[in-house]
Amino acid sequence: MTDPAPSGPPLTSPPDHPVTAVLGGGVMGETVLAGLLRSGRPPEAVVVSEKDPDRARDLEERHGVRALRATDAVRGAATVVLVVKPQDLEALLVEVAPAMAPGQVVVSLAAGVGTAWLEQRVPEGVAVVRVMPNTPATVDQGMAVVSGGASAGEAHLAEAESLMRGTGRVVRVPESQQDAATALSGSGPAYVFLVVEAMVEAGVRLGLPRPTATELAVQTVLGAATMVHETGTHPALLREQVTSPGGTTAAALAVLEQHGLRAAFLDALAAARDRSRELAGG
Ligand SMILES: NC(=O)C1=CN([C@@H]2O[C@H](COP(=O)(O)OP(=O)(O)OC[C@H]3O[C@@H](n4cnc5c(N)ncnc54)[C@H](O)[C@@H]3O)[C@@H](O)[C@H]2O)C=CC1
Ligand SMILES: O=C(O)[C@@H]1CCC=N1
Repeated sequence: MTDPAPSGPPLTSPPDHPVTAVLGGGVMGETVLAGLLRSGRPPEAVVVSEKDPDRARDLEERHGVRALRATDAVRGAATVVLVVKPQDLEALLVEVAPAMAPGQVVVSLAAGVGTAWLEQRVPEGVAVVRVMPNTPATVDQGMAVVSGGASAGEAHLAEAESLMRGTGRVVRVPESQQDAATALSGSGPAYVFLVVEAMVEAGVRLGLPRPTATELAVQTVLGAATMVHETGTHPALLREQVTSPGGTTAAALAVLEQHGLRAAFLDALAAARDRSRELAGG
C-alpha cells in the first residue's frame, strides 16, 4: 500500500457520538466529512483516512479531525464510509476487512459498485449500504440516493441517510434503480454545468460582456430550478408560460429540438447508466 496517513492515538468515542470513519479524503470524502461536522457531530467522532499525506494533513488542519491509517480508522468506528474511486475499492477492502467487526455498517459512495460485491468483501455481520451522492453536496444542495444491502436493516439505512442529510436531500430507492440514479443525479450536475457554459458562450457570441452573460445564465438556471422546485408545476407547463406564440422562445426551442436535445439526453443518460454497470468490474 502507498505511504499511509499518520496514525494517531487509539479511538475513544464520545459517549453520545459513535465514531464515523471516512476512507478517502478527496472531493466527495471531504464533502461528507464537512457535512457531518456541520450537522453537529463533534470532530472527535469523525476520523478520515487519506493515502496522500499532504492531503491528510490539510484535512486535519482545516476540519480539526484526525487522519489515521485506514485499519486504525476502521477499528472502533461504528460506521465506515468508503469514498475512494471504484478502481481503488478492492485494494482498500482487502486492507481494512480484517479490522472490521460485526455490528459495523459500511456505507459505500463508489459509483456502480453493488452491495452484493461489497458484502463478499466484508466480514459476516457487517451491514452494507450503497449511496450515490452528487457534488452540489459541497454547497448543501446535494442529492443522495440510498439503497440497503441484504443485511442492512432500518437502523443502518437511517444512519446512511443521516450521514448524507448534512449535505442536502436524501431519497431511498431499490438497488435496481441505483445505476439509473447515478446517470441522473450523480452525473447530472455536469450536464447542467455544460448547459450553463454553452449559454454563456452563446451570449458572448451575441455581444454580451462575459461577466454579464455569466450572471444572466447562472441566475436564469437557478431561478428556473427554483420555480420547478417551489411551485411543483410540471416543467412543460412552465415552459409554455415562457413561450409566446410566434415569439423568441418558440424560435429557440425549435432549434434545440431540431438539434435533438431530448434524444441527446436519452442517449447520454443510457450511456452513464451502462458505464455505472461496468465500473464494478474495474
Ligand atoms: N465526484 C463526484 O461527482 C462523485 C463521486 N462519487 C464517488 O465518490 C468516490 C470518490 O470520488 P472523488 O471524491 O470524486 O474522488 P477523488 O479522487 O477526489 O478522491 C478519492 C481519494 O481517495 C484517496 N484514496 C485512494 N485509495 C485510498 C486508500 N487505500 N486509503 C485512503 N485513501 C485512499 C485518494 O488519494 C483520493 O484523495 C468515487 O467512488 C466516485 O464514484 C459519487 C458521486 C459523485
Ligand atoms: O463520473 C463518475 O464516474 C462519478 C460518479 C457520478 C459522478 N461522478
